[in-house]
Amino acid sequence: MSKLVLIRHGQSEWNLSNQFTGWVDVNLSDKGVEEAKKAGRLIKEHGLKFDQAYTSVLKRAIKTLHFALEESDQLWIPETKTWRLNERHYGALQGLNKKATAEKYGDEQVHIWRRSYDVLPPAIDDNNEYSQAHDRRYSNLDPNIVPKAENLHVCLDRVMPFWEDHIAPDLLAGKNVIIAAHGNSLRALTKYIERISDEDIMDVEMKTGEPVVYTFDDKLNVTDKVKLDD
Ligand SMILES: O=C(O)[C@@H](CO)OP(=O)(O)O
Repeated sequence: MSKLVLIRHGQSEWNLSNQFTGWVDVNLSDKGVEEAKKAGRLIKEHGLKFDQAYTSVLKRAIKTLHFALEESDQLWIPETKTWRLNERHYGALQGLNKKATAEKYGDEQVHIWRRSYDVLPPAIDDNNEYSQAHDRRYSNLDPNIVPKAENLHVCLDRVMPFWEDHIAPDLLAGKNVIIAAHGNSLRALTKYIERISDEDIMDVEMKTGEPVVYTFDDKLNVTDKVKLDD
């Protein structure tokens, strides 16, 4: 029996200012830092011990992981950062205010961009100030792989190779794993783990800083799911 803990990063500065974020590398807000530390205290209280940590290459998730591990005295465990756990790329919406975008394009269109499984947001131009086309951290990737916009389906398709190559083998080997990532990369993993339909995943939300604990049997079936809160 192995355990997998998913944590969405604590509140970010752009969660606070209500801006589409995606791959833009914004920091945690003060509240986000507190949420990450609280997640660590809950992990400690529940006696959860990890063998391996995974996170994205974005600082709001990396810092959340570190605060949570520090609070639970497990900062020493092996950790791997991967772009495959990044937030879903929000394309040309990155940097825009969500409320102002809804006023311009309508609530329904913005809801479709935010939560539909298959509709892509508009692609980002390489010259956009929030493009990652020239970001050094992605320079070792085939440029055709670096997205210019993603929906949840595309996001799930790029998360899955990492699940298959790293996370699932760890769990099958009996390791306990913690993943600190993002609202949509974690919704993608949740969809896979819980076999949620394309329609029903639209209503699944991840709270910032709330650890979700799965227990798996030796065939990788979920035998238990608990959300840690006070
Ligand atoms: O802006 C984003 O990248 C995400 C997560 O904060 O937003 P949404 O809630 O629309 O998925």
